[in-house]
Amino acid sequence: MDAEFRPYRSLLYIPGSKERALDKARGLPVDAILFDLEDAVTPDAKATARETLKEALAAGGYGARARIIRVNGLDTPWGADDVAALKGAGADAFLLPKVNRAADIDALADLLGDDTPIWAMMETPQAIFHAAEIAAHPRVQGFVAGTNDLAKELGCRDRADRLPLQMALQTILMAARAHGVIAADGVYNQYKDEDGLRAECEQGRDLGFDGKTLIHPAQVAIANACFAPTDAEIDLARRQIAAHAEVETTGQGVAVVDGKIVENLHVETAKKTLAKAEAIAQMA
Ligand SMILES: CC(C)(COP(=O)(O)OP(=O)(O)OC[C@H]1O[C@@H](n2cnc3c(N)ncnc32)[C@H](O)[C@@H]1OP(=O)(O)O)[C@@H](O)C(=O)NCCC(=O)NCCSC(=O)C[C@H](O)C(=O)O
Ligand SMILES: [Mg+2]
Repeated sequence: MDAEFRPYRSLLYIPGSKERALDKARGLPVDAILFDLEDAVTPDAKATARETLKEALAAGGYGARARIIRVNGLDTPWGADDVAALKGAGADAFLLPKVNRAADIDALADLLGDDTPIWAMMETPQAIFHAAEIAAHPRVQGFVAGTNDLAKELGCRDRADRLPLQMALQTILMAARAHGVIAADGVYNQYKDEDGLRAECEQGRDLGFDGKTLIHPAQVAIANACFAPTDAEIDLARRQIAAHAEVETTGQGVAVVDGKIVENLHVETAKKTLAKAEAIAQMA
């Protein structure tokens, strides 16, 4: 599926070392899988995780889900070996953790030696200050907010409203939108707390994120629902497009729907809503 139209409502991390989870993902309704070789894999399991993941990708069965491999940082003992082992294994993209500058993207691109898209974990203070230059890198396709690492770096408290993280989250979004990059929100750690997850998904959706990164299958349905256009939004989009088209025939540029003005820019948003709904329907 073309990355421009692909939905990214739910992006599920799967430890590269867990065969059972790698298999289970073949039947989960996720938009993307983040095959993890970094934090979810212990140092002594790194080498076998590479092989386990390579075999899972070779076996296939992941359908339309985007397959994204998170390698270890290139300044760790494992990063370069991860790339050497997994390049050419059929991933749709590689995700680099602890990115600080655009030069870090160059380093991964050099090791890959092909044109596979690169995603950046935005999880260090340096990354937030250099968000625009990272997003502008021609190889960067997506950003993932690393809210655990950001909280660790900031020394902030874990608050339900994520107030201490708002500047970072919005900077990630601004940079992503300035350069046409996909933006995925961070994980919600209390994976058995559905209400908390729903509230955080709603906040991420309100801010403008494309979707949420997840750590457990039980989180998928909530993220998929929150980041999809609702029936009411689809209905409104259709009515806005129709109403604007009608006034245009009379030489006017402004329609009114449900008491609110509809101009060209609203029509663009409405068309994006319908395109997103269509892309989601194609994933089913
Ligand atoms: C959190 C977990 C350790 C819980 O594992 P477990 O106790 O095994 O869960 P369940 O028994 O409820 O599992 C039920 C079935 O679901 C499968 N499963 C579990 N998790 C996943 C998954 N992520 N993907 C696919 N399938 C999964 C189990 O195998 C069970 O299957 P079955 O037996 O067939 O019924 C565990 O969920 C887990 O390890 N999650 C991933 C954690 C992870 O990836 N962490 C790293 C990413 S988050 C991060 O790094 C943050 C970021 O960098 C930042 O800075 O913020
Ligand atoms: Mg992290």
